Amino acid sequence: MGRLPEGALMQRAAHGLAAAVADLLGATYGARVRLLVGPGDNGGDALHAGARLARRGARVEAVLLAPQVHAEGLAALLAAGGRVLEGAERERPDVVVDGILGIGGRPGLREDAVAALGAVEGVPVVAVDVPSGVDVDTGRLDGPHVRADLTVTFGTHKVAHLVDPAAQACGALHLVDLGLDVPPAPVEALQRDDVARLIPVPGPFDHKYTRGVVGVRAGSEQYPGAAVLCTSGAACGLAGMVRYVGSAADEVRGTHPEVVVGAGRVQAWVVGSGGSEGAGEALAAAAEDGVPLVVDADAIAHVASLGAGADVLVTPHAGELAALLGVDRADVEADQLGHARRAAADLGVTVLLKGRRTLCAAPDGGVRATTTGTPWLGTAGAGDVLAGLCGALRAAGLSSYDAGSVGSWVHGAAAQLASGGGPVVAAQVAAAVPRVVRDVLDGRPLS
Ligand SMILES: NC(=O)C1=CN([C@@H]2O[C@H](COP(=O)(O)OP(=O)(O)OC[C@H]3O[C@@H](n4cnc5c(N)ncnc54)[C@H](O)[C@@H]3O)[C@@H](O)[C@H]2O)[C@H](O)CC1
Repeated sequence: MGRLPEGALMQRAAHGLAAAVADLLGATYGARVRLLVGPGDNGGDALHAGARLARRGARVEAVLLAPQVHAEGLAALLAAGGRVLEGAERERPDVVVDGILGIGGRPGLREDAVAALGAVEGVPVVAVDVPSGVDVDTGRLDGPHVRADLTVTFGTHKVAHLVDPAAQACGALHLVDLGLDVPPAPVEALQRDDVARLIPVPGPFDHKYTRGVVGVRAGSEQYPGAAVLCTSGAACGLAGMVRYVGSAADEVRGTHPEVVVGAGRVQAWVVGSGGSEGAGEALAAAAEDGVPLVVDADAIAHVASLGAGADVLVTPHAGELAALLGVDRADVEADQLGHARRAAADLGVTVLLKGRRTLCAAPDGGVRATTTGTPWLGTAGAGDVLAGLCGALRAAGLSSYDAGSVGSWVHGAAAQLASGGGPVVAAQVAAAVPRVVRDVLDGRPLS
C-alpha cells in the first residue's frame, strides 16, 4: 500500500467518530456537543469530528485542556462554526466527546480534566480510542479516569478494551477500520468464526471413543450438586463419553443416564468442583493417568503438587487465584491480566481467570479475553458447568488454551441465550450449550 497523505488516518478516524456520535444523538441539528481536548492526536480526532458535526448543524464547543492542541483540528472546528469554551458554561451539552488522552496517555488525569468532567456529570460520554486516564496496555485503573458510555476505537482493540477493570470504563465498543494492517494484538478476543473453526465436529467414522472420553472427579457428601453440574457441562455433547468418579454417583446417574460411573480410560480429567477435603486426593488419582487435567475449585490449591510436566487448565475466580499466588484478592481484581499471566508463567499452566471479562492465559504469554456473557451468569454452580465444558473440549482434542477460551466463550453465550435478559441458573446454562454450538456452526445469529 502506498503512503497515505498526511492526516488521512485522522480524517478516517474523525469520520467514524462523528458518525458514532451522530448515531448516539439521533438528531444532530441543534444538538449541543462538548469536546474535551487534550494535547495530542487524540484531541485532533475529537476536533475534526466536532467540525464534521458542526457542519451537520450541531452546536459544538471545545474545552481545551492543554496549552497547545492539534492546530489543524482546532482550525477545522472554528472554520465549521464551532467555538472554544472559555470559563464555565451554564448550558449542559447533549453529549461529551472525551478527546483528552488516547494511546499516548499515561494513567490518571490532571485536575483541570477532572474538573471539566465533573461539570458534565450525568451527560453521555463518548471516549475517543480509549477512555482517558485508563492504563491502555494493562487494563488497570490507577487514578482518575473517564467512564464512557461508548468508546470509538480505531484499527484494532487495545488491552484496555478487553481486560477489566478498564474494559468496564469503556462502555459499549465501536471499532472503526482505518484500512491498516494491524500488528498481532497482545490480548485476543475470540469471535464467532474463530469458535466455529475450533469447535470439535465429529466425522462420519467417529464413535464415542474417537470423539474423546472426559472423566469427572467432582462433588462430595457436602456438595453432590456440584458433581451433577460439572457433569452437565462435560455431558453437553462435545465429547463422545463422560465417566464419573465420586460420591455423587446416584445423583449423577439420575440426571445423566448416559454417564458411565466408575474409573476407566479417559482423554482428560476434570477435578475439583465441590470436591471439599477430598479434592487433593482426587487430583492425585487423576494425575496418575498422565492425561490433561482441568483443575477447578477445591483442587486448585493442590496444583503445585502436579509437577512441571502436567498439562493443566486451572479455572480460578479472583479469590482462588489470589490464594494460589499468595496475594490479596483486591490485587488480582485490580490487575487481572498481570496476575493471570504471572500464574500461567510461574506455574506452567493455562489459567482461566473467571470474571466479568474472563481471561485465558497460556504459559507462552498468549491471552484471550471472553466477550460473551451476562451479569446473570453470577449464579451458583456456573463455574462447575464451565469446568466440565472445558474438560469435554480438552478430551475432544483442543489444547488447554483453546479448550479454556472456547469453553468460556460458549459458556457465556449459553448464559446469554438461557437468560434472555433475566435470571438463569447453572443447569439452564448447561442445557443451552448445544443450541449455542448449533447456532455457531450454522452461522446463525446467537438466538
Ligand atoms: N494509531 C493510529 O493509527 C491513529 C491514532 N490516532 C489518534 O492518535 C491518538 C494518539 O495520539 P498521541 O498524540 O500519540 O497521544 P495522545 O493524544 O494520547 O496524547 C498524549 C499526550 O498527552 C500527554 N499526556 C500523557 N499522559 C497524560 C496525562 N495523564 N495527563 C495529561 N497529559 C498527558 C503527553 O504529553 C502526551 O504526548 C490515538 O489515541 C488516536 O486517537 C489518529 O488520529 C488516527 C490514527
